[in-house]
Amino acid sequence: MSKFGVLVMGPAGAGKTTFCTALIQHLQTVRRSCFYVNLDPAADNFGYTPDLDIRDLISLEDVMEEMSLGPNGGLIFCFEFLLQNLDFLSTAIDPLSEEYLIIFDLPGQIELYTHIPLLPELIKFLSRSGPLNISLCAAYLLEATFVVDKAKFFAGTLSAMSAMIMMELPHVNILSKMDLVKGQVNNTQLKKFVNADANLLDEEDTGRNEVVGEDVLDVNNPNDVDNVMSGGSFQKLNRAVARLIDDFSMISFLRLDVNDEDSVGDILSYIDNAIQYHEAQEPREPKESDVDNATWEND
Ligand SMILES: Nc1nc2c(ncn2[C@@H]2O[C@H](COP(=O)(O)OP(=O)(O)OP(=O)(O)O)[C@@H](O)[C@H]2O)c(=O)[nH]1
Repeated sequence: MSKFGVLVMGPAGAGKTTFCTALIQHLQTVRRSCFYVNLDPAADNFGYTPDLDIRDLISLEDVMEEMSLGPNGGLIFCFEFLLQNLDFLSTAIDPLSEEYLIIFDLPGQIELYTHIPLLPELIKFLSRSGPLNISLCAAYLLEATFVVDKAKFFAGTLSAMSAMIMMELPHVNILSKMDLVKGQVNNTQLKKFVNADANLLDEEDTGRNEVVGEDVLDVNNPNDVDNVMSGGSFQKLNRAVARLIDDFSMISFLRLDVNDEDSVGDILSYIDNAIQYHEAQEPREPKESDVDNATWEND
């Protein structure tokens, strides 16, 4: 029997915990069971008390004090400790039935998603190929205010892509805090961001992101590299990055407004699809009245 879960991830302050709260609220409204796991050893503000909390295993504050580590080193130590004590997770998660959606609220340190192999190791343990056999997807949040600055947006998109490659999980990318850009960006403009259109960088509305011509950065051409390094042609670098995103054609974003129940419901249906939640639920036993009606209709 498989279990179902979503890893909520993204940069610091992207709105992960707020999204978890909205998701739990929505699941309660539609009468679905969920199990909320906090994996951020530094977190202290929750809309719902976590059912399982890494801080009951290890706290970042204690680690920083006892090991004389900074917040990032401390976080890595906490994750290494979790990986040495995985029964902390399995004891709580093993008994859950397949009706539950297990929500993992992750820390915001971007290094965890981009180049430290700790999360992939945790995923191996949690996922279908591991002992906990959870059908998992990642929900990667990026703040919608990034769309106001294209360079920031593409940098964020690259971090989402890097996480996708590193995690090797079905991914649902989400533009969070949509309420903050309402009125600033119109729907047509927004659509280009939602599908991460590389041509955005062709639009000459800011000096910073301006792209001239069809030149493509050739990293094997010393003149091109010199040009970029000397600051003469950031345009070429921008375009190379944008093309890379386009070539993968796997980044698109869903829009999240936590105050709008439909928006949260839409995102839940994408998550359900990614983890194939509904396919695994027991078909409802037909009631006697259903059978009676069917016979009557056939007559
Ligand atoms: N306006 C607005 N603010 C939001 C929204 N979501 C989160 N915030 C605010 O953004 C800040 C960070 O939100 P969190 O949910 O704590 O973000 P997080 O990604 O869990 O943060 P870390 O765990 O510290 O990385 C808080 O002040 C929230 O109130 C949103 O949809 N709209």
